[in-house]
Amino acid sequence: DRAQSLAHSKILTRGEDVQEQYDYIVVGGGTAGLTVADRLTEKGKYSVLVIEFGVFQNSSSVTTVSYGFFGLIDPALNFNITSVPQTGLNGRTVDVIVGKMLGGSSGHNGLQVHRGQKADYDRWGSYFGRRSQWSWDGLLPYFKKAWHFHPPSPELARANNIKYDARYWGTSSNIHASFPTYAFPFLKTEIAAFGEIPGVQFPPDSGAGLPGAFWYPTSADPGPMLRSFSRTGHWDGVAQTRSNYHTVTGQKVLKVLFKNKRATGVTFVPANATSGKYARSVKAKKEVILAAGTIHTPQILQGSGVGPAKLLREAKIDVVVDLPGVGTNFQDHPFQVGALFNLTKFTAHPDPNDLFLNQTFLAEAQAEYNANRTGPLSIASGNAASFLPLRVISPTAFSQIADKCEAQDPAAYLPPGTDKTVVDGYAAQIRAHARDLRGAGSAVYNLFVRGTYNEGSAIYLHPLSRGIIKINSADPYFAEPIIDYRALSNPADADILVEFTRFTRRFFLDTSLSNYGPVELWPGANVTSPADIITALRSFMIPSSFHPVGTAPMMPRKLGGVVDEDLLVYGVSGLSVVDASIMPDLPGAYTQQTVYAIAEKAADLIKARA
Ligand SMILES: Cc1cc2nc3c(=O)[nH]c(=O)nc-3n(C[C@H](O)[C@H](O)[C@H](O)COP(=O)(O)OP(=O)(O)OC[C@H]3O[C@@H](n4cnc5c(N)ncnc54)[C@H](O)[C@@H]3O)c2cc1C
Repeated sequence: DRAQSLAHSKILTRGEDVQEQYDYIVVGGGTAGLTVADRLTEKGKYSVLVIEFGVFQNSSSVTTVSYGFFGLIDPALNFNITSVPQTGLNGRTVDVIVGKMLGGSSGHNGLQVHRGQKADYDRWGSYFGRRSQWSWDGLLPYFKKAWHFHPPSPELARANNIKYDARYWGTSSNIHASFPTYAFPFLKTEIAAFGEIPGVQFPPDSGAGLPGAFWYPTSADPGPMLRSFSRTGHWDGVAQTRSNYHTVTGQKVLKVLFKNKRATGVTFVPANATSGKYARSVKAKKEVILAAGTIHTPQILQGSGVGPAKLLREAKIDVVVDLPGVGTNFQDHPFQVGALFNLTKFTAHPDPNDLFLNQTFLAEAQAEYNANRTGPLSIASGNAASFLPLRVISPTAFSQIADKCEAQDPAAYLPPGTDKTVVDGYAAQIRAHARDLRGAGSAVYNLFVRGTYNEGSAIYLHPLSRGIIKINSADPYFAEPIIDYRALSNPADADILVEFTRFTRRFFLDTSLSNYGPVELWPGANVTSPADIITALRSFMIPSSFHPVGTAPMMPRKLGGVVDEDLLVYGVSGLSVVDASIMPDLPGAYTQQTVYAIAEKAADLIKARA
């Protein structure tokens, strides 16, 4: 197609075609990387090179909106990484899934578009003090800039009580947030059931920064009904027409080069290289911007001599700056927590399972989709969920749990020998989270519902356990980094997840959903004591919903931070990080919307200091 041939004509696939020098080098052409590169090149003033490990991909596993998850199962789009065995999960390992293509994880995520709560972004600023620009108010203009909002059709909104308020959104971005044209009938019943629980609110919009039960959009361009992601919104038709914008794909950055602690450029090799034999270097006049994502940004920093000195020495890497926080503070949203239910008296067909089980329904849906790009196949992985505070899911235990967190010795839950600055940062986070666990403005529990009879796998939005990512000291550049989620290493997580299970049971058994014959599939109605629930969790929970953050945290340096509020790496100059790794802690939402907003804000910060 046209987009593809245009793209192919302008892309550099050979390292030797790269110029000697650019104003900016963006490492990683993913969600954040392509957003920043677009903004830096749009006025024609600066030259930018994006270096991307993956290649241009436009297969149906990327573009398809229906079902939302084709990319997950396409090995061409994924790095092949497995975590270390998880002590807290009976030694199980976990697949670490992040996107590998021009567009990064935005090219194969589940297309759900949520914004975190005000409390999340204000918490980020609180680590720096009252006047930080990292706050809900400071980020709201960038959420608006990042997204082009298309409201649901009036019929869909009316039939399903979908609340939205376009004032929380913009319409100038080429990244689209839109609604499917169809909703399965049972969804309305499920969302209404949340309203039967005391304290559950229905905020005016999914972007209002408030917890509750609500509908939210999909990252799809509603015209052609195709995935809208950083490549389609910030690169297709943009990079091709700007002579100041170069992209090289299929190349892996090994390290940042420094002269007197100033970043001067990077070294890169073909993505399939197993040695530095064909390494090339390229210079950055103004800045090297790391946007390789939460898994690989810390690997590149450590491989460049920016990281914990002890680890670097083990790997025989010269220390440029001893920055203990690099690779620490690793977080993701655990899922398969709560409880799974089967509604044995469900009759509200059609439901999503009918797309697999009812050939007539599938054929009709397919015909409608082919003709108009509408109907059930315009639904991706979901558009309705609850995001609930601990005090709502556990009115009896939330306060005690918060007390227990406040009384913790955080050092006890980090690896032995963790640097004092990192421990102090963790302590600050635990205090901030304890405050939010008590409050009504921050969601910990997420249950996304699909309008069907097998539901209930909740997602935990603010885990307190912290993982770690380290270069493989035997092969720091060519082996994948060593990834440890350290799942359930902070016992408060298990306490909170016990409440998740109890609440999920109340949701199915004590609301009008009880009319549909709910039977618990997991962990099972007989599993009731906290100890038994935790045992079940260890065998079932997955510590990732593919939302890794935090490994180059924006925190004060004395709190284990890696970047400051301008996203500049401490202890060196000319080096910044712009991707999910800078989030000090997780938002109470999936992460893509926040990553785009961070990238939009970062572009302004970078231009301001140019
Ligand atoms: C399967 C899946 C489902 C998800 N579902 C949702 C969802 O429904 N809703 C939501 O909000 N969020 C979702 N997310 C999360 C969201 O997509 C990510 O948080 C976000 O895209 C991360 O953006 P990023 O810029 O930090 O990293 P990425 O977009 O991953 O970009 C990093 C880029 O750097 C490249 N790179 C890595 N190492 C190197 C190197 N050494 N040299 C050069 N390039 C390199 C990578 O190939 C990649 O393109 C999902 C993610 C995944 C993976």
